[in-house]
Amino acid sequence: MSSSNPRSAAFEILLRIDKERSYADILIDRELSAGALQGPDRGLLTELVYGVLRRQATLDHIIRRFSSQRLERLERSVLLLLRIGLYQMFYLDRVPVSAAVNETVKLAKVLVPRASGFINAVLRNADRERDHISYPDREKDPAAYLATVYSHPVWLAAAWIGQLGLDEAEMLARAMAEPPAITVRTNTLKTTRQQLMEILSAEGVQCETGRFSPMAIRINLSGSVSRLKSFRDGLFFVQDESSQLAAMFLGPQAGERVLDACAAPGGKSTQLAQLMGDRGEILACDVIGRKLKLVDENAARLGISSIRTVLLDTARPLKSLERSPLDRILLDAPCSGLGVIRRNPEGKWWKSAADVIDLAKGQRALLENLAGHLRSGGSLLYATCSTAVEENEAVIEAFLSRHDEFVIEDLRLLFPDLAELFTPAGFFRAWPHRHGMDGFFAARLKKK
Ligand SMILES: C[S@@+](CC[C@H](N)C(=O)[O-])C[C@H]1O[C@@H](n2cnc3c(N)ncnc32)[C@H](O)[C@@H]1O
Repeated sequence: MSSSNPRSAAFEILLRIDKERSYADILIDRELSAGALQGPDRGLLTELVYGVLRRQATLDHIIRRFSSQRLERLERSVLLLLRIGLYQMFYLDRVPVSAAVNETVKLAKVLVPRASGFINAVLRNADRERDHISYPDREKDPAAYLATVYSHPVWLAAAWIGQLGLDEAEMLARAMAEPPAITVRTNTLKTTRQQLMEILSAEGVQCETGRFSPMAIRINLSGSVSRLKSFRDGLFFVQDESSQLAAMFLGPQAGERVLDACAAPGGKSTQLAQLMGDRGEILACDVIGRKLKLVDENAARLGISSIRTVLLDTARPLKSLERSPLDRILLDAPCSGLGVIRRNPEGKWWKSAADVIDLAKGQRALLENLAGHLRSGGSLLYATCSTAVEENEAVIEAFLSRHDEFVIEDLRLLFPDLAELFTPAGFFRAWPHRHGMDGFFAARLKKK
């Protein structure tokens, strides 16, 4: 696929995401590794792919306004070229409008020659009329307003308004459309956060401490972390602060036997090992063998030996665990990922409200299946990177209504210094607009 033209490479990647539901990060990595793009063009490719995915609904609104044909009837290649051109014109200061139009039309002449005149006309009209584009009314149709201005699916915008009210939902919608910071977790088995910050600075990486997790460092890096010696030496793991906190809230102790029921690629398993001083046993399970290998690779890079990976469907009866109950269980459940759409913006266009309900069924089944394997007095942490109530509070409520041998462990009492991260029910809820991290949920339950 590799191309020396960043716009053409972005087009190819967006086309594959659209046709095959491939993930943007994997395709971008592959393109950059191929090495055809150099210097600032590498950044432009990344910006175009993620930017178009993040702002798709707003770009489509503009296209609808200026296209003589219905958007739904436009050929896919034409629609993607229009999005790429408009993204540069409306969101990228560093690309002059004339260059954005000319480069897009040049590409159109190669890819879809018969539509190049049409693309040229839509882009030039949009530029001429850019100050006169109207959007849905904020008060009359708030969900359509948030969805169009900040580019999210209408059903998701409506759900956020239901949860937070319009004013706060608008702050969330704005934050969810912005690129996130890169955060890493210090490997405290090998170094301290302070030492790691000095090493990273010496490698030319700007960094600052995270806001809440004691292991977190926010870094400013262009290109891949794998080029850093500190990464290859296993001094850190790339992981958002919200995810670091969730694992921390399980509170594992050295010498314990802990199950990580949905472990790949091992972000939280390896963190649990750190918190336990690499003493004890962590059973890291996943149902996908190829992903489980990543847990082994990550543990090896970080120098961790207390993790045992097990290929297992943890939604089915776990015969192998029957005779030795566990001290702690982490269920980082497969979820809609609606809390991490800053990072994986393609995901928001693939999900529906019905998917959220389906996922919640699977989450309830996993929780039900695992609960029996916890020892009396042990703790279970249920976590997701979803903002949806159905996948979070509702799963816990349904479980507790059937299991009076479990109680909520109020995280406000266990971690009083982090009070602002917890709900009145004692659950962890992180939000990008409030805390500058991914949307995340965790509840800790204790077996009586
Ligand atoms: C949210 S990800 C886990 C992320 C991981 N805990 C981390 O911090 O790096 C969910 C994982 O659950 C796995 N999974 C989904 N259904 C499963 C099942 N029934 N049994 C075991 N693993 C499952 C998926 O393959 C996926 O790797």
